[in-house]
Amino acid sequence: MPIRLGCIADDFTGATDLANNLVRAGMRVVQLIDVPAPGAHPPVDADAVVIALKSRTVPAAEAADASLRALDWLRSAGAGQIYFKYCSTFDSTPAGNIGPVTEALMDALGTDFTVATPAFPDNGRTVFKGHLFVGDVLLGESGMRHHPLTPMTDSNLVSVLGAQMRRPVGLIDHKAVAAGPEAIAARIGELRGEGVGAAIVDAVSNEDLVRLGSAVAGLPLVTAGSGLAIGLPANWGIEPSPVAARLPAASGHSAVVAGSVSAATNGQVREFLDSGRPAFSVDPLRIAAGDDVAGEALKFAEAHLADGPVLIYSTESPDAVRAVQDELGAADAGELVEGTLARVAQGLVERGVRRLVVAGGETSGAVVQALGLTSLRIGPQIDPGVPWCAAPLPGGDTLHITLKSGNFGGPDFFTAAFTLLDEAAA
Ligand SMILES: Nc1ncnc2c1ncn2[C@@H]1O[C@H](COP(=O)(O)OP(=O)(O)O)[C@@H](O)[C@H]1O
Ligand SMILES: O=C(O)[C@@H](O)C(=O)COP(=O)(O)O
Repeated sequence: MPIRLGCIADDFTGATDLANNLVRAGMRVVQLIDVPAPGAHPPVDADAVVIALKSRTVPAAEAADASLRALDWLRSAGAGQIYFKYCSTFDSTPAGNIGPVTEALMDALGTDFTVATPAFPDNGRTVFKGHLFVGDVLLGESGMRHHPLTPMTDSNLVSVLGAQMRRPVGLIDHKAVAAGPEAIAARIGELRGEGVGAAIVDAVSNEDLVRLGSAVAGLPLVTAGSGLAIGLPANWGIEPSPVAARLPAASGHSAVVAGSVSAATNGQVREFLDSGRPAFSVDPLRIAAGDDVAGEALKFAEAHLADGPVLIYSTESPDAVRAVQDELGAADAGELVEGTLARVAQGLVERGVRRLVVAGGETSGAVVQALGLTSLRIGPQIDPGVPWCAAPLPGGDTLHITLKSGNFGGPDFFTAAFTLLDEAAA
């Protein structure tokens, strides 16, 4: 049977976040890493396929190109609607990539209108009058203003997206959303008439997203964080299932690799260190100086793997990150750290790690690519937006892996994740 929904995610943590919400809303979902070869068979028994790209921070033309290849494949697999998934904090720069990718997809699909909303109320992301709130504060006042690659300082998404698109950007405000699918459809008609190409949509609750989901059933393209996923499966008569997806039992050593410097990950690292568990800090300046930091981290891990989860982290405070960036440049520092953590993850798996937590979207992309993973099965949710996944390793074993968005998860995530996996297998 052809797939119904085809999804393109701009990073790997975001892809599992989206897949998780679709699974919880009842869809059978397969997540593929990167675009399959043209003509590769679509997975059987999947209602949706999520293609995970690492396109959030690459040059805009590259991101558009990769997204168009994903689109071609998803359409050939039968997808009747396309979902472009970006971050719930709208991570982007004036050069893109949310706007340019949206426009490339619109052009290819021949559509004149789409919606855009990063709202994900279960994780405290709400949009009101076009302004994005992260918890109780506006985006531009949240920790995202310090993000190393995509600092977000403007909370007005109409202006943020407007700066990235040629087409005019409008707003479907909360009055229309609260009034229901017909009012949203009427507002879409109005905006289309005014020549607006994309509209930021207010949403402050899951009910708003469900109403929006129903109103956009006929759009060839929707763009959003993972939140809108809860409102789409019903358009195909698919009902939410309370049963979390099942995974095969996990075995092997446990480890955490953290390359996120976001506020939530800083808290999780602190909690792990405070608990006295084994942890190794990766210093970007030592990598740049040519030290074998990955080798040292693996030696440390080897000595501690038998004692439970080992943490290898580059997570630092915003001030420390800024100091490193001043010396190395933000992009080079990011690449150096990602490359080192990816080598560490490879080494950990070679040493018997089969339960792996990865923190950070870019970091997850680098790790998943280095491990040669090609597809993920979605399992139980650890915290909103973060499921355990199972992936076949190139050698044939199964790796249980979770890709944690930098800003997701409770303070004890690095230990709670392993407890949940043990419980799920019991
Ligand atoms: N100590 C550090 N100094 C500078 N850059 C760092 C440091 N630690 C990690 N980075 C880089 O910061 C970026 C974090 O992005 P990402 O992994 O997507 O995390 P998040 O999910 O929090 O956005 C990565 O490119 C990573 O390599
Ligand atoms: O929508 C979200 O917030 C996440 O799914 C996401 O995209 C996370 O990106 P990172 O913070 O870079 O992990």
